[in-house]
Formats: sequence, structure tokens, C-alpha cells
Amino acid sequence: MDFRLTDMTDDEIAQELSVVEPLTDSVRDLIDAVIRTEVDDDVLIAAREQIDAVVTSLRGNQKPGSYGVPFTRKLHGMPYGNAAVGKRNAIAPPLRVEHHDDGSATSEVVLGAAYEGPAGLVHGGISAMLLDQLLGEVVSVSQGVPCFTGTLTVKYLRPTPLGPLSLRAETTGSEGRKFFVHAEISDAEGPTVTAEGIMISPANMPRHEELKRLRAELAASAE
Ligand SMILES: CCCCCCCCCCCCCCCC(=O)SCCNC(=O)CCNC(=O)[C@H](O)C(C)(C)COP(=O)(O)OP(=O)(O)OC[C@H]1O[C@@H](n2cnc3c(N)ncnc32)[C@H](O)[C@@H]1OP(=O)(O)O
Repeated sequence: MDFRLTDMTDDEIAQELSVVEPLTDSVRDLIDAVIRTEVDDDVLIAAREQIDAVVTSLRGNQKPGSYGVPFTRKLHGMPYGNAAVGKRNAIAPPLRVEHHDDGSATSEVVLGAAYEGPAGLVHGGISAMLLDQLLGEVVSVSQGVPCFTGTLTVKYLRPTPLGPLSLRAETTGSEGRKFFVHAEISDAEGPTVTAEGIMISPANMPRHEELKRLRAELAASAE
């Protein structure tokens, strides 16, 4: 993982997010509106012209390549372009993960028309992506080392309806740099999809103690 550092302060990050997150929500709303609109063609054509004008204005100043994952001097990651949780990425479902003292992670999410596979149901690839993200986060945060997905096994128990869903993940064991994790998606009736993951802390990744030392060094150098 690339530990590219940013000098942004907590206040500057909060200020950026206060502007960017509502913009991302508006673009998500736009995606949903385009899927479900039944307005006439002339309204669609006018909408396209307005959207193209917005794109031109945003292209006025762009990063080269992807967003990447900058880290603050407290080694707090900012994966704002991330496909599953990027705060600037309107394609990402509105997923907010909560980490708990017992080492588990949970999320409540509402999936709308943009995440459809079979009619009225969540696309299987979206379910797999959400579970993969949760598995990666639960192990990375609870173990204090960033982990990559080595193997992801997904079992679709029954169709997952669009609408409100609950997600839960926990680490079930470890062997060296390998962590075994379990996660599931549930609707009001119970689990619809389960996943087992083998998440691996790559050999070249800083270990927990090393990360703590790096954080302390960077905090001291920022004073
Ligand atoms: C700062 C503190 C916290 C911060 C908190 C931040 C939050 C941060 C959240 C991140 C959340 C991300 C959530 C999305 C996660 C993705 O989407 S990651 C992207 C998808 N995954 C990838 O691209 C991974 C691609 N593969 C690789 O990079 C490498 O093959 C791996 C998986 C890192 C392994 O590389 P390696 O370390 O060189 O592995 P290696 O030494 O060969 O093997 C080590 C052990 O793992 C086993 N192994 C190797 N590959 C595999 C495999 N594919 N399957 C199963 N076992 C395997 C080996 O057999 C070996 O086992 P033992 O012999 O020790 O029993």
C-alpha cells in the first residue's frame, strides 16, 4: 500500500467533506433519477446538456489518474475514490461501517434502483463487493494491519431484496499473516448472503507496532 502523505489538517478534511459528501449524494440521486425517470425526450435532452456543462466545469481542474489513498500525518486513510465506500464516489453504495469493541463491524444500508440485478433484487456482484469491503475493514481495523482479500467465498442463500439491509462481519481466526473472516447480509427475515474470506496482511506491509511508531514519529514531526 502506498503511504502517500497529505498535510491536510483535520479541519481542512472536515471542510472538504462538508462540501464533497453532499455533492456525491446529489450525483447518487441523479443516477437514481436517470434510471427511474419517465419524462419526455426533450426533458432528457435538456438534462443531458446541463449535465455535460457540469462535467466541463469539474474538468477545469482534475487530478491525473485515480484518487489513490492519501494518508494524513496521523496515518488516517482517505480512500475517497474507493468503489465500495469512497466519499467522492457516487457509484459506491451509501455504506457506512461501524466498528465495535468486540472486534465486529456492522452497517445499515439502503440499496436502491442503481444496485439491481434480477428485478427488484440486489445484483450478486454488489452483494459480494459489500461483503468484501466489510471483511477487509473488520480485519484491518481489529488487527491493526491493512489486509488484502486473498480468497472470497460467497454463498447466496436466497434473493436479497432492494431496500434496507443489515451487514455484519467478524474475524473468526488467524494463522500467521492469514485472517479468516465471516460476514453476512440480512433483510428483515434474516441472512440472505454469507461470505467467508481469507484476508492476508502482505509481507511488505507495515506491522501494527511499526504503524504505531510511524504514527508517533509523524505526529512529533508535525508539531
Ligand atoms: C493502518 C491500520 C489499519 C487501517 C485500517 C484501514 C482500513 C483498510 C480497509 C481495507 C479494506 C479493503 C477491503 C477490500 C479488499 C480488497 O479489495 S483488496 C483487492 C483484492 N485483492 C488483491 O488484489 C490481492 C492480490 N493478491 C496479492 O496481493 C497477494 O497474492 C496476497 C494476497 C497479498 C498474498 O501475498 P503474499 O503476502 O506475498 O503471500 P504469501 O507470502 O505467498 O502467502 C502468505 C500466506 O497466505 C496464503 N495465501 C497466499 N495467497 C492466498 C490467497 N489468494 N488465498 C488464500 N491464501 C493465500 C499462502 O498460502 C500463505 O499461507 P501459509 O503458507 O503462511 O499458511
